[in-house]
Amino acid sequence: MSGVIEELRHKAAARLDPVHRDFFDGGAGAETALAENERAFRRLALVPRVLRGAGDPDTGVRLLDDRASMPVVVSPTAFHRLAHPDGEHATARAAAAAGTVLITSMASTTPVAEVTAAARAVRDDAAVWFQLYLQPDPAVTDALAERALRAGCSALVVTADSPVFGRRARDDRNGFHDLPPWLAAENMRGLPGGPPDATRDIAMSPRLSWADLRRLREATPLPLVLKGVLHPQDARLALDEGVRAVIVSNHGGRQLDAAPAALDALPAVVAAVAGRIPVLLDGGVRCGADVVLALALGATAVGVGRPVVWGLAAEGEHGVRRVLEELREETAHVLTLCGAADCAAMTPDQVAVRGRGVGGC
Ligand SMILES: Cc1cc2nc3c(=O)[nH]c(=O)nc-3n(C[C@H](O)[C@H](O)[C@H](O)COP(=O)(O)O)c2cc1C
Ligand SMILES: O=C(O)C(=O)c1ccccc1
Repeated sequence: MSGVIEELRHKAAARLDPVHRDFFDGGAGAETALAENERAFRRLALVPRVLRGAGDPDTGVRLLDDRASMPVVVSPTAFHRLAHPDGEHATARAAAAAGTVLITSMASTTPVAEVTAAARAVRDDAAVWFQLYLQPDPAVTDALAERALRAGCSALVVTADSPVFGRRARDDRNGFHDLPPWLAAENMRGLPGGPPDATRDIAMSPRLSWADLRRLREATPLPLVLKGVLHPQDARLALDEGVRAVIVSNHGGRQLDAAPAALDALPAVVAAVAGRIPVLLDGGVRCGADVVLALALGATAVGVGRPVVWGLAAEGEHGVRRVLEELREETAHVLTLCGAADCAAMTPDQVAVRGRGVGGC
């Protein structure tokens, strides 16, 4: 783990209410998938190429219609005002300052229009994508998509790995199941069929299918990104449905505890997609070498969830900036050491399994 991220993780742990710390840090079941996400990176090594004269690397990437200054985006995480009073405003400013994409959660404690406004106040072309759980009532899904569009979001990230909410032992033990009364999931206010001046619950449903995704694609002009893909066949189906990018993710180990590490699922999804759309990955990314390993295995970019929450809880906007700047600097440094001129220059033959020989091709 990057020293800066480790420092902020400790500082966050000391500052947060232990119940909230467990909500942010915890995973489903025995937390196997959570632990495996980080461990999967440790099992792999990067094999540098030498004397390539690649110069200082360009860390920028294109993501749909947006540009990011680095191949690291902010993954959607719920309830930022539980981590810090500045909440999503702070995260949005930090992501905009770093020049990267913020995927803002449907379960944010700040309305999406305020999130985009905070980002745009820092940089007028700041990219914000809106994460969405398809709701059983299509009118609710459409109202959320419309809000995101009006707020200036440039993509909808549909999270598909949550047919039910994961069972999280830490939250059960702590009795944490809801926000304190002074906070709410603000995007859920004033939606069709909901209470006029309170929030609707976020629904998760095992009855949702590709037909619901198709319906949303036809209802919104925004490009759709599918988050929570682990099976290569689902990546193919996503392509067939006109999805514009997929995010390989086990939800940070918070849903199916028996799921593979995100990194272990990446190569098969990359092969299935065959370069037709970008493949992103999140789960366990904690330093620049992790970012570059994912790039070498075919990811266009990675997302970070908990590191951003730790930065936020520890030092507000400044802490999130530190996390993102550290990841950018480390990524550039590792790319340089690997002889890569840019993010696309890393190739799978530059990845070796620790303790085994280096294959090459
Ligand atoms: C506290 C917390 C809240 C999260 N909330 C959401 C969410 O609202 N929507 C979503 O799609 N994913 C959510 N996730 C999953 C993240 O988007 C991401 O997949 C995961 O955190 C990546 O793993 P990492 O934390 O190891 O970087 C959440 C994760 C955490 C830790
Ligand atoms: O905690 C999560 O992982 C998550 O995705 C979520 C979704 C809705 C409300 C709160 C958290």
